[in-house]
Amino acid sequence: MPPSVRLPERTGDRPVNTKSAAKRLKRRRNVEEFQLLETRVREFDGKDITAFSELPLTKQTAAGLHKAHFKTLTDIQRKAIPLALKGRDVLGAAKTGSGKTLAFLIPVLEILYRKKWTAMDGLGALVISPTRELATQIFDVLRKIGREHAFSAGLVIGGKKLKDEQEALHRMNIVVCTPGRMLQHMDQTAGLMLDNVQVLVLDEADRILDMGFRKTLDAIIENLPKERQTLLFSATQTKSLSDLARLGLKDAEYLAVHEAATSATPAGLDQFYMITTLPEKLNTLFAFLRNHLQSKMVVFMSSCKQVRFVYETFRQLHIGIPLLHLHGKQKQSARIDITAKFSAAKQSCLFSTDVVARGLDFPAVDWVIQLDAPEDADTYIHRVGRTARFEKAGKALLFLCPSEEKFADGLASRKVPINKVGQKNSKKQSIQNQLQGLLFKDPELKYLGQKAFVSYCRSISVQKDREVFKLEELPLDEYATSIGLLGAPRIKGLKNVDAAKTKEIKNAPRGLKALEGASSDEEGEGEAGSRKDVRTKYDRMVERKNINVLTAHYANLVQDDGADPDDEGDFLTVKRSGYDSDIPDPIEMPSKTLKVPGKEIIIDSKRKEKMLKSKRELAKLKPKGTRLVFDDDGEAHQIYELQDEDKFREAGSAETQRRKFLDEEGKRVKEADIWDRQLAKEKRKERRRAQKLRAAEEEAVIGEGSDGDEFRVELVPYGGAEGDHLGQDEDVEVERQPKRQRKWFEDNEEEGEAKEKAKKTRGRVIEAAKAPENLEDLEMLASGLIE
Ligand SMILES: Nc1ncnc2c1ncn2[C@@H]1O[C@H](COP(=O)(O)OP(=O)(O)OP(=O)(O)O)[C@@H](O)[C@H]1O
Repeated sequence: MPPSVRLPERTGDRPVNTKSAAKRLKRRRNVEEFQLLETRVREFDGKDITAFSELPLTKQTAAGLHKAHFKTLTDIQRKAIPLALKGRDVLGAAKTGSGKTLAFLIPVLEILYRKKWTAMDGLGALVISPTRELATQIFDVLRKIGREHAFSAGLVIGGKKLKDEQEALHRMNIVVCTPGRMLQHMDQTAGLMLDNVQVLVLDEADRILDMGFRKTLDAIIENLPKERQTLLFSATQTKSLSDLARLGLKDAEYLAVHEAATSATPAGLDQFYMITTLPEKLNTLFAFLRNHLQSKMVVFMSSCKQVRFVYETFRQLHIGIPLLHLHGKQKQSARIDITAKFSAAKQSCLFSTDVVARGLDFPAVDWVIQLDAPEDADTYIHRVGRTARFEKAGKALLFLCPSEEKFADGLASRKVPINKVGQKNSKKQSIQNQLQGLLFKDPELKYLGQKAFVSYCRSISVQKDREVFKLEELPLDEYATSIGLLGAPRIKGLKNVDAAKTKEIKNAPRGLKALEGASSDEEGEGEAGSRKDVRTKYDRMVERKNINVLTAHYANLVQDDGADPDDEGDFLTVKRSGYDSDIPDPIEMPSKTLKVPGKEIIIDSKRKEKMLKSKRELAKLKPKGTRLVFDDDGEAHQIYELQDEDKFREAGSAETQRRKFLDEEGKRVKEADIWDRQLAKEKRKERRRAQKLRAAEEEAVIGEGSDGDEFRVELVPYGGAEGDHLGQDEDVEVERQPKRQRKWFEDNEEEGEAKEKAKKTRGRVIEAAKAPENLEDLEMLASGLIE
């Protein structure tokens, strides 16, 4: 008799035990790791360290830094990171290009990790940057050093559909954003919770705290929890107590690592200024570019219009160096594209507004040229900081009009070492005739020139420093001639220019700007409101866009009064003036009229005539019916009816009634808002509770088998302009394609064997799993029968 062998009752027992034991061990190790990290941070004195490896960091951050080739700490990193790791609020000030980004990103990752942040805890860190480009750059650095972590992170900067961002926002642990877009989400994204934010970072803090972003930032801060850590960084740090109080900073550590340095700018930076009359500026710039064809440079100007004008004209003058231009009015995809192109270029010239003045880390920029003087020394320091970054060398040249020379004195008092230089006579050349030729040939360009002229004058008139910027001392007629115009466009509305208000409007979220524009029109404020409404024959004539090329341009001049929707304000406008007499008057076309009930339509083009032959088009022109509402007595009323005058007067003055109405509506909206937020909060909390419960249940099912990785989620890469750059949580189920129903003639793998048997027996009876539905099915049935 063979020896009996006793088999285990449950064959799967052994592997399950081993697995759960391994998981238990891993979990225990994780707990120990956390405790060890906490102890290391607590005991760390931060003295005399030089390498990242000496910091008490998680192995994930250490690995991320290693892979990104960051080994040695910079001064600001050495001072700020240890303090931030210990939970202190930090105000970090260090020169441009000295590595401030890592000084706040490393603590962000570490703080959340040590707090065992999970996907279910929601938004844990908010990093605010003043521009989209800078936010994108910060996000890229975060991706690099955070690649071993598993937080979900996202970029919230606008330029793509709000809805896409809204969906992803709920899953993000770290958000890098611009203030305007964040505020928009706070208003429009239901259930967005900021009450759990642990760390708030303001990069370029002084800029975000200044007048331009004041209201937006205050609104964001109002929604953040009081108990949080705040990190502020800038090359020109604010020390204003009121600013710090606004942020609720308590006992913050002020770190100014280069305060004792002899210069406020990087050591490798050579700085020069040149006195150039306003009409000579473009000539000098042109000559400079011609002499530096092998360089990479950024040229700063004070407005989008100037950037566009100089770019468009210089492009046609074929300088011999690739030209690029960047300003805030471009589409987001174009901005990303240009930033990437300039970063990759070896030789290139980027014309730009201050949108790239702060924080941007373009590699190997040789020159920073400031064609228009910056508003103050701080902006100067940030602009020149685009070169000579991280211990590299660079040069900067500032153009000053004779009346602006005092600006250089101001720089000296801010510890900016700058030397005066002149232009060699042999290098001088004039491009005035070429510009005139270009503008003569191209009315669009001429129009752009006029707008650029106006924007420049406006930018000077809104400067705070009246000692330096004096519009009245500038030779505006000569300047206009020098840029190719036949005379200076007449400008009106220079009085009552409020620089702070302009800045505020300029930085307001786009949606808000549109609203403000609309309201000022409605209320008839400013020049736009007082424009005459009576349309003359000539007005109608120039509105006809298809007469000739010039008409659109001509219409722009008259209709817009220079108030381009892109303009930040409408207090300076181009008016038609005598110098425009070179524009030929549009020729009037013989026109017919068509009468439809209640209207007379002028048919002034063939297109219109053809169009009006269509019944559908005609129907559109006919008056629509009036909508009425009926009261309880069955009386018909217009939707909006004027109140009886006596009753209206009884209720008080128009202004009092307006205020009362606004107050009441304001209250109602606020109440509704609070209620909405509360509801959304409740829902979100409920969802989180349910998620946590589910997670706990799952854990219970696998017993001790948790692998200790419960706070791992994905750090999501940024996919570029249109790509989905926002968080995609691993927990979110991928929508699966519904399984296609098997056709009656298709083999089922499981049934394969049975089928094989049936084939063998071939009883000549074919059973259809399902009746044939279409021709294809019938054909297959037929071919099966033939077989
Ligand atoms: N520890 C480091 N080791 C090597 N390179 C570093 C280190 N820290 C930062 N850098 C590099 O230095 C450059 C400048 O860093 P960063 O953009 O953070 O400067 P910044 O101080 O924020 O400048 P800005 O004031 O203009 O915003 C970047 O290219 C960055 O990769």
